[in-house]
Amino acid sequence: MEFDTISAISTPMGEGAIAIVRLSGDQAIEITDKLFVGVSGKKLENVSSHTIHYGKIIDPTTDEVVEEVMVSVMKAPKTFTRENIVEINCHGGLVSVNRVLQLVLRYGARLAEPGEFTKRAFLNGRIDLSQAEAVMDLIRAKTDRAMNMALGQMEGRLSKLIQKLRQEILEVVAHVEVNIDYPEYDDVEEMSHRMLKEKANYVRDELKKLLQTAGQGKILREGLSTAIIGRPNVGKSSLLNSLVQENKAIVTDIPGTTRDVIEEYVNVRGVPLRLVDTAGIRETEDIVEKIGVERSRKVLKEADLILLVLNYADDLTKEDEQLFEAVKGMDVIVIINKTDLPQKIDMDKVKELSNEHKVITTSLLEEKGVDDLEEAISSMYFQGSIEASDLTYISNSRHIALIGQALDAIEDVLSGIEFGTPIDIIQIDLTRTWELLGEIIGDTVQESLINQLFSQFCLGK
Ligand SMILES: Nc1nc2c(c(=O)[nH]1)N(C=O)[C@@H](CNc1ccc(C(=O)N[C@@H](CCC(=O)O)C(=O)O)cc1)CN2
Ligand SMILES: Nc1nc2c(ncn2[C@@H]2O[C@H](COP(=O)(O)OP(=O)(O)OP(=O)(O)O)[C@@H](O)[C@H]2O)c(=O)[nH]1
Ligand SMILES: [Mg+2]
Repeated sequence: MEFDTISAISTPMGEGAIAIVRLSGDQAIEITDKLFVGVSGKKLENVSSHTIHYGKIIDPTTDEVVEEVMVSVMKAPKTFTRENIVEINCHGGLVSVNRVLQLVLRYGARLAEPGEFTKRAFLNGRIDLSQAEAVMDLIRAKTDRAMNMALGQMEGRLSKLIQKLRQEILEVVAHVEVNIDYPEYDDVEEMSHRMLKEKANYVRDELKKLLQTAGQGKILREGLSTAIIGRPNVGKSSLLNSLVQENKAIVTDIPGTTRDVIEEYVNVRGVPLRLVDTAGIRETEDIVEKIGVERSRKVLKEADLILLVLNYADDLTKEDEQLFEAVKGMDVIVIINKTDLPQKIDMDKVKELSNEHKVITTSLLEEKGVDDLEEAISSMYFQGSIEASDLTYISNSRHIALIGQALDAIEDVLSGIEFGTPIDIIQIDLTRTWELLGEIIGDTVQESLINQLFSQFCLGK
């Protein structure tokens, strides 16, 4: 495909010692040659691909030296975008990089949109849509596990599986076509029915396996929304601080210290938690605290995991029991804190209220029990490691939704076979399965969706 030449700053704005202006497109080398004077005197047009060159960027209208640079030249088609790519490595700092970018734009390049380099890699067929999405996940990954999952997807693990399933479906579709066109051959019909059932079962099982990884995959990609709740003064903010290993939340002995919701990302043994410390939940007349308590209730409703904190040195109260009631049916870990103080809490009663929930005792003051809590969290969501697993993971909501729909469609195929539905009707569901899977890798996908997906990228990627 032919596109215009795009350019953008591909490094963080105003940070770092080196900053890169990247160009991609037919004219990338020509444009740079108008501005770059290398020490060797060679035009970039004549250098070998994948080489780097030292020299100066000079403004042709004033002959003024704009920057001292290193320029990498990568010639199509073996490049990130499959187009000519030039990367001008400038000194860091906003002004210098921007001057180089402005020159490049003035001499024929167009400012790239967010994600447009990666979009070109997709449009030029170097990667498919799910691989492009993985590039974005890689940038955003907050843990090693999430990173490994994105790398696997970027290398095309998911793509290959999807392609294989689509190929299987296509073969059956071909057989069914023959069957529709030549209904008089009984043996063809018999074979296509048997094959149809076999292949549809296989596709269904593979899709089910994929969906089973979605829970973990989504947590790795987006983080597990975790709410710390409990009565005032039980040690919720202390718990957040000890998991984050920093004093992020204010801790005092005054009940009602936390008034607002505090959010922090932590990596607990490879599980990314979006940890939310809330205002202690109690009936209160204080206006500010009241708003905080309302927000706590809302956070509670939206959480994936609840850490319910109780006070070891205090009797269970009606409020504690109400909290147990409020989190019924959710993923909950009960934490009994302040075990360094004399016991007042009724453990039997706690066990009864907790029933299926895990109960852990801590003394955050003495830094005891946090390991047990971390262990409980990681074993609750992960058995084994992603690195060691031969499963292909899905994590992206778009993929999860499409695989769910494809699974429904293939189930329709199977029940069609069961009920003796005419084969040309079954064919429709079969084709639908094929199309839905195609959307994952971007084979059968609308342009508006592609634009929307790539616009979520950062500039210069
Ligand atoms: N300076 C710089 N660093 C970077 C990137 C970049 O674009 N520039 N990348 C950007 O994200 C990542 C590297 N990703 C890349 C992926 C493919 C190709 C590439 O040229 N692929 C060719 C094969 C090249 C060869 O055989 O030498 C191809 O697939 O045809 C380059 C970079 C990370 N680091
Ligand atoms: N003895 C003892 N004190 C603790 C322990 N954990 C926390 N505390 C103390 O309990 C008090 C309240 O702790 P916070 O973490 O602020 O409690 P909170 O649940 O966030 O309280 P609110 O924000 O008011 O709802 C502080 O003085 C802490 O130092 C513990 O394990 N043992
Ligand atoms: Mg607090």
